[in-house]
Amino acid sequence: MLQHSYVVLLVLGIIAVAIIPVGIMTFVAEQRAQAREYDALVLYARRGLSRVEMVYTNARDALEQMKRIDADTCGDEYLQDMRRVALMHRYVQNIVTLRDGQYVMCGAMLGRLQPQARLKQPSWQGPRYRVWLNAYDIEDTGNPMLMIADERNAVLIDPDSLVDVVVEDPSLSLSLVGTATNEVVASWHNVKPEYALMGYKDPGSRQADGNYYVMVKSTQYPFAVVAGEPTGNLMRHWYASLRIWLPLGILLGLAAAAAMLMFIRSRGSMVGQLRDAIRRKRLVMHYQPIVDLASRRCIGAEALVRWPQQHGTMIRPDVFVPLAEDNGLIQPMTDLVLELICADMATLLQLRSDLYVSINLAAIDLSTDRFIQVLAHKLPQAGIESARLAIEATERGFMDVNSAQEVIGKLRAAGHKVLIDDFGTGYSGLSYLQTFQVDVLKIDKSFIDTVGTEAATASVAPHIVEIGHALKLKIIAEGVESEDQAQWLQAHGVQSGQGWLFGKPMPAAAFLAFLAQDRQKALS
Ligand SMILES: Nc1nc2c(ncn2[C@@H]2O[C@@H]3COP(=O)(O)O[C@H]4[C@@H](O)[C@H](n5cnc6c(=O)[nH]c(N)nc65)O[C@@H]4COP(=O)(O)O[C@H]3[C@H]2O)c(=O)[nH]1
Repeated sequence: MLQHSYVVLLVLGIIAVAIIPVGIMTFVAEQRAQAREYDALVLYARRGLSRVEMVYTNARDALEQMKRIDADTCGDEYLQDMRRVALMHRYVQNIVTLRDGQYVMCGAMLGRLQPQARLKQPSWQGPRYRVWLNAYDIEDTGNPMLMIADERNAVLIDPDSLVDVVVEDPSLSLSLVGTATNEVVASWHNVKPEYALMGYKDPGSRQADGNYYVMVKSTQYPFAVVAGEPTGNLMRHWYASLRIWLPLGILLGLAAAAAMLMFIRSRGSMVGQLRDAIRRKRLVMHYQPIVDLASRRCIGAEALVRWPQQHGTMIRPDVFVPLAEDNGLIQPMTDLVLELICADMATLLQLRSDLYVSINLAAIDLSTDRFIQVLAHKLPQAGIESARLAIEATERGFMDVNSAQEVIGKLRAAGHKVLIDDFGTGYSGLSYLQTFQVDVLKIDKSFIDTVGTEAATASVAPHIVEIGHALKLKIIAEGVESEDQAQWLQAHGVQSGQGWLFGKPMPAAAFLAFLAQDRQKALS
């Protein structure tokens, strides 16, 4: 059942890994299509705006020229000049001259007016110009005109000329909005004014009329241009973009799924290989000397397991011990490690009968009596006293405090010394030290590294040393690499050290040679 749900989970995981890149690429395609569409539409709106600005400038220029006419107002010569100015300005439909800024006296097309028409209120009034967005009442053409006036003259413009921009795509629309009044002045391609206004107020949005709108404002004049296009265009571009991005997403998805499958298989096969290595006893032990700091003599060694590979390299325990723990292989591994240590110790103890070797136990080894029984069987068989084999347990091994406490008690009662490994790095706090009866604290390398430095954790090592002294425990410093560290530790009452300064982990034969040399030094 468990196997079945594991396979289902695995398949779901692989499908998820394959689908994620496809989803991402679909999203990227949409974003790119939208960005392209937005840029194109903004460009179109800018073209529209520059057209508006050009027409508006043309109208203002006509007003300036009107000021320079030197003839009797609304006289024949004046009217002639007025028509000439109107003709010279391409976008100007008509020009009228005003009395008191509000009565139309005469016009280029109308001649002199009697009675004089009165202008309504302007749509917008600036410091120099007034603007009427829908000036029906001046010219009798029937078309609403845009009128711009100074204090003396007014010019009329066909609003359609403002947005009359040539585009290749007839589905695009343009609208001109007066920003002073928020009114649509002119539209090209039958945009309903309310939608153009929504596009003006909420640019970048899709409106209910199925169009997508962008807006650009003039920096010189009170106008903005709103450009729109049907959202269908966007979908078309999205599909086009998908044709590029989707295959890429599918390829990436397949690659990710294949990579995940390979990873799972390699992990699976690594577990299989480890199981095989344990069954065939293909692990080896290395020994790292533990020395007395005062005399610098070797008093013991930590046994560290290695997994030799075909090409001569060794896999380190940090890689395969967790794998063994996760896959139910740790107990057979511990048994094999004990067997290998016993075999090596037969020779080691011949040279130094007072030596001890420490073995690392996993959390599960501390949870039951099982390993105690293995020890009780193996050690007498190998002729090794229990005092020669110390037990290393990490704080992580105390998950089940009660059983760990019981097992540690029994190990000590059987004559083994118990060492707390990696002290200070666990999370069980210090309280367990009062309940657990142990013999030695091993200070983790990370604290020794900071000894005598400015690091924030530099003050931890002295505290751990103090704790060890207060609890009357022996202390071993791990990872001692420099003479300065060794001096500092000795000065602070730490009895023993382990680290590259004294010796790296080495095979049994090399450790034997190391012990011989150590004895030689003591004798000389
Ligand atoms: N850079 C540096 N490193 C130093 C120095 N002195 C010692 N070391 C390294 O520090 C680790 C000390 O072992 P540990 O804390 O018990 O940590 C051990 C232990 O927790 C675990 N382990 C090793 N052998 C066994 C085993 O037989 N059974 C179990 N359950 N765990 C084991 O694997 C861990 C890693 O072991 P290793 O890779 O052999 O790494 C070893 C050793 O090679 C030094 O001066 N400088």
